[in-house]
Amino acid sequence: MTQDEAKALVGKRAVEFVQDGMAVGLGTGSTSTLFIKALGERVKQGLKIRCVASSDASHNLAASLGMDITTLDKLPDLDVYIDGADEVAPGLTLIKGGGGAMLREKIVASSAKKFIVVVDQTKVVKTLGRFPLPVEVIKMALPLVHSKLAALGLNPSQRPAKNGDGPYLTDEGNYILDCACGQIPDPAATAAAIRGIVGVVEHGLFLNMASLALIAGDGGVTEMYP
Ligand SMILES: O=C[C@H](O)[C@H](O)[C@H](O)COP(=O)(O)O
Repeated sequence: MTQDEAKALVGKRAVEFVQDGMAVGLGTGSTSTLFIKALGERVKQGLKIRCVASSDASHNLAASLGMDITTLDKLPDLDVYIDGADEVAPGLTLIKGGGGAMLREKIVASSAKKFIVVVDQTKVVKTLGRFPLPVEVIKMALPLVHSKLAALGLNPSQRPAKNGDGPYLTDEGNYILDCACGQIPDPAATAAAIRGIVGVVEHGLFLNMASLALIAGDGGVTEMYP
């Protein structure tokens, strides 16, 4: 099974966790896109749900599929949030933000009773840190936060725009520093250290948030719990 096939498989499986009448949080990224498309098919067949998305891209996709999509201020209590991840480690500790959406993702995930992670098996690791840890930063604080992250040994570098033209900007208009820090043996301590830097808006460590991960691979879809 290719990685794209695995993403499509797990996206379809996640739809089974959505029931009529639910308020659903839609994630961001390539796996979430496949989930949203599969969910859109169910909506066309009559599934009645209301949705909130964690990025402009996912919001626009859901709208284009004719889904009932609104904003978190209008629908603040969600039954479930379904989203991808860049890494999943034991305990369902996650790195997210490869697509730059971790701030809104963390807010939407925190608004849901249940957060289900959808990944292909290449995302599963024993220890977080193979994937660079994204940190979202207020523009004027970039040099300050860069030097503080470097002093912590986290090896930050500014994310460029996808088309290579200037810096990457999040949906909230902030910069991202990607930290190629290597293995993160104590994610809670790393999260606390990053949180302590003035000018940091959010980081991509998601700890004690997910309640289930659906993992697609050659054997089908397996479930992982914290
Ligand atoms: O900012 C983006 C998100 O955290 C994504 O959910 C994450 O990067 C995984 O994306 P993908 O499914 O494209 O690998």
